[in-house]
Amino acid sequence: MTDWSGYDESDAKVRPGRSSRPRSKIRPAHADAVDGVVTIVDRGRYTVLTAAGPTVMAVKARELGRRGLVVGDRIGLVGDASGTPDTLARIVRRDERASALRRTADDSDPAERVVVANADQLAIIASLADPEPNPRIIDRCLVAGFDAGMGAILVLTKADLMLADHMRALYQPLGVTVIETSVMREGGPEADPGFQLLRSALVGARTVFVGPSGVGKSTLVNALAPGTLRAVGRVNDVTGRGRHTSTSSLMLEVPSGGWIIDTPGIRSFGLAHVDAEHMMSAFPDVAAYEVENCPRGCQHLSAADGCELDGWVGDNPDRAVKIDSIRRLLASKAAGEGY
Ligand SMILES: Nc1nc2c(ncn2[C@@H]2O[C@H](COP(=O)(O)OP(=O)(O)OP(=O)(O)O)[C@@H](O)[C@H]2O)c(=O)[nH]1
Repeated sequence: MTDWSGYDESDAKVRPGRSSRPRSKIRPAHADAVDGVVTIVDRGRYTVLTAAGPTVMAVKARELGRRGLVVGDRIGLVGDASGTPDTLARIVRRDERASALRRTADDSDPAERVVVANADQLAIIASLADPEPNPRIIDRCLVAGFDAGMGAILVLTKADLMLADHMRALYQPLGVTVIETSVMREGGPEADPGFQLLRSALVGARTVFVGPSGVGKSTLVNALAPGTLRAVGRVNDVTGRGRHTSTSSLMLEVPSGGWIIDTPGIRSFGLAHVDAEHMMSAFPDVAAYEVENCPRGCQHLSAADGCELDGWVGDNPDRAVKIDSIRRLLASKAAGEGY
């Protein structure tokens, strides 16, 4: 399969034209293009929320070449942008991405795919029980998020069934915001302080929700943005009913502020693309020391491998926990995928 990961628009060959105009790699700018953001990708059709208001269905225009479009991409479109049913606009421009959450198909496959563009933070949804949380999967999601420069929230659901202390101890040292929710008790989500915390953590941000099946992710999304999953035809991933395939993510506005990008198809991340040194930039205090002291290409796994991070720790117990936690994340990358 062709690897397009390093592909750029400027690589595109320009077709020889028949006109007498000098050929140029610079295509005419669509000055009249309407700005928008991709909210759903579904088999070559893109749902675009335009800056002007209407939601428009669109396809990729030829000039985009092989450039991929994912949920969250800021784009420009031409044609019928009225949003009238049965009309189709064309996407002629994709803006530079401020962030890109990536995955590889598996740990041995270097061809990376962008999953979501321009998101600010990653919310990993894990249940405290039924099903039990899997720290290694959570660690791997965090590696992908930190590598993309995104902030991290860990939402521990079903807090009515199990205490969260052990999970807090694992993730708070990494600077992850840990929120416990329990939305099935009397009064529902609105009566749950954890749910209110989650709601405030979303304000002003674009947050990607990831999590395995059964943890209560749809319950949370439905409570945060009532009716929207149903409105786009996604009913329930457990039953398999609903219009959207398991791979299509979708972006939803939260009435109380912020946007959610729900990713039903992503249950693990291939991390072949992640570079340990790059991921370290998520921890600026450690990164500054690491740059000065660790050998080039250091994987930061242990002092035995030449990693100098124990020097940063000194006799500070909080730093020791932090470095242990970072090393655990990096080890989850080295250990490979699998539930
Ligand atoms: N006890 C308890 N159960 C919950 C809570 N939140 C959700 N559940 C239950 O957990 C089950 C799974 O919830 P869903 O929202 O469908 O889970 P999901 O993560 O969206 O799973 P998929 O639909 O497969 O993606 C349902 O039976 C919910 O009622 C909670 O806070 N406490």
